[in-house]
Amino acid sequence: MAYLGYMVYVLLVYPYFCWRRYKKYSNVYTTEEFIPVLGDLKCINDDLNQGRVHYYEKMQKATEMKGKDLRMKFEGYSPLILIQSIKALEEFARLVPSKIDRFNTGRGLSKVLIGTFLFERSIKRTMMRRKILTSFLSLNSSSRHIPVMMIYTIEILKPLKQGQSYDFIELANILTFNIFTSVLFGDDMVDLANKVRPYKNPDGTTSMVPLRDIMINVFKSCFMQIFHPLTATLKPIADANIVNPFKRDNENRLTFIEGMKELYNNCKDETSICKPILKNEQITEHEKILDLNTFIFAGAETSSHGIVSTLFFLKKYPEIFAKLRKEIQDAGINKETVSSESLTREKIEELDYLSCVIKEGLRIDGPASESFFYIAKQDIEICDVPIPKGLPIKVDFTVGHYNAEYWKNPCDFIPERYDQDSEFYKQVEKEGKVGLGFSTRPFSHRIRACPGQSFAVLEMKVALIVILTLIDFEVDPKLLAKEGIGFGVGSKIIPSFKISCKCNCGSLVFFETSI
Ligand code: HEM
Repeated sequence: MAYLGYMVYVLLVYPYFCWRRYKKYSNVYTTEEFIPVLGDLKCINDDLNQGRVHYYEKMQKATEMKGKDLRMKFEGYSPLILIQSIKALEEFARLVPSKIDRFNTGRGLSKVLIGTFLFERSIKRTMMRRKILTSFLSLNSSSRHIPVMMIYTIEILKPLKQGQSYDFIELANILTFNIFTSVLFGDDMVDLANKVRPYKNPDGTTSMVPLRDIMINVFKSCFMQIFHPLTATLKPIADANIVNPFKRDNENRLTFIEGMKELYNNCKDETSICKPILKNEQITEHEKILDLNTFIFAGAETSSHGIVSTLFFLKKYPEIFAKLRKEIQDAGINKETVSSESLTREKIEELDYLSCVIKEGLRIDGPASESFFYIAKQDIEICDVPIPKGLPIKVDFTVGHYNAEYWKNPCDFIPERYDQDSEFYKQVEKEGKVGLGFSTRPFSHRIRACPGQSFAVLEMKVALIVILTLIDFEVDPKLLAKEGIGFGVGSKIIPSFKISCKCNCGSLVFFETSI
């Protein structure tokens, strides 16, 4: 009986009082009516059922959010505060990490990445673990990885057949996973990573799939656990992983960890990032392995979604596509350059319009729609709204990127908004909408912002250069015309791109590439 009372409190009473409490603040957005148990998942489900991306509701409501600094959001029955306005984000940034810090919910994704630094408070040890990994990534210097990025992009394009359609998210996932495997463990480990391993499906069957697919599926299914009824009602059973889907997800997670361990143990390449990390004595063996997993988890799928979104918007705006392709060609980049490993960092940096396109792609449909979880460590106030100790907080990226107060024509893909020589930029400058500082959010801000951003941007640039140089593709006109299309992480929309021309000249012959 007492347990039943507790459940009623957790599922209904507490969320209802949170909703009522925050509804009275004019600068906090809440749903008009209280939606029990499902909360904001209802909007997400409505969008998914209509073939739109799960964060479409936020894109649409961005204009309605004028004057709303915060949003009280319900992930199912769980209330949390979303940081929306620039003012709120400035105050949030000042409070991290002293009064607000990263938070381990113990649910969903934190179950995949148990023990990694990602969900840990920003204490000395966490920051040291983060620094060790990041410093090896930049010590080895991202530009050093350009040949690997080029070669694996060519590798995914090679088998494509003219006239056939492909799911580009799947291709981009193969691309980024192979790049990461190569950078972290060495090129000779890519085959081992692609070796098939047993994956337990929801229908009880077992499929043999590569490590990459196990990682992506584990990521998705653990994320979905947040919305499973047992997570709310019988958490100890969910936590113990003794019933499905928790049991199955945990078994698949362990298969993934085992697969990754095989890569660490077999890594021989002294120039890889894994080698110096494994030799480092400041962190434990266990921490090293978990943290390397974190990088592959956090970096591979995000970058692939970014590549696909940008390609989609380029197809939606043919004149921008043509302008970008011309910039690449005018810089002397052609099929010989991209296949002969002579694409240098300096050459890539010359491509100003490409930088603008990437920035705009990350604004209009960034891979991450919200930050990870943070928590109020004590009672605080943001924009004069009290937030009690223990209430989870996230930063919203989509609403910020579609806010018409910060961006001119936010629903349109306009790379010129970052090009200081363009007429559009001059116009937005006059209106104070140049998208600086906290209005640009794809990689988040402050000490827990994404440490892989320069790597990610470089990887996206190389992939786009190679793809635009070597192939032409078509996207279903209905998909291009439909509202609410996006490919951020978690999107269920399949980007089916049809190859209309290879090598951009009709030739089906690709160059020999060596790794
Ligand atoms: C376009 C691609 C990417 C996007 C949009 C992106 C975005 C983000 C965002 C929004 C966060 C969360 C920050 C927060 O919660 O405040 C994050 C964290 C993180 N990202 Fe990225 N990321 C990308 C690529 C990468 C890459 C390539 C790497 C690795 C090389 C990486 C490694 C990480 C790590 C390790 C964290 C956790 C940092 C921490 O907890 O201190 N990301 N990323």
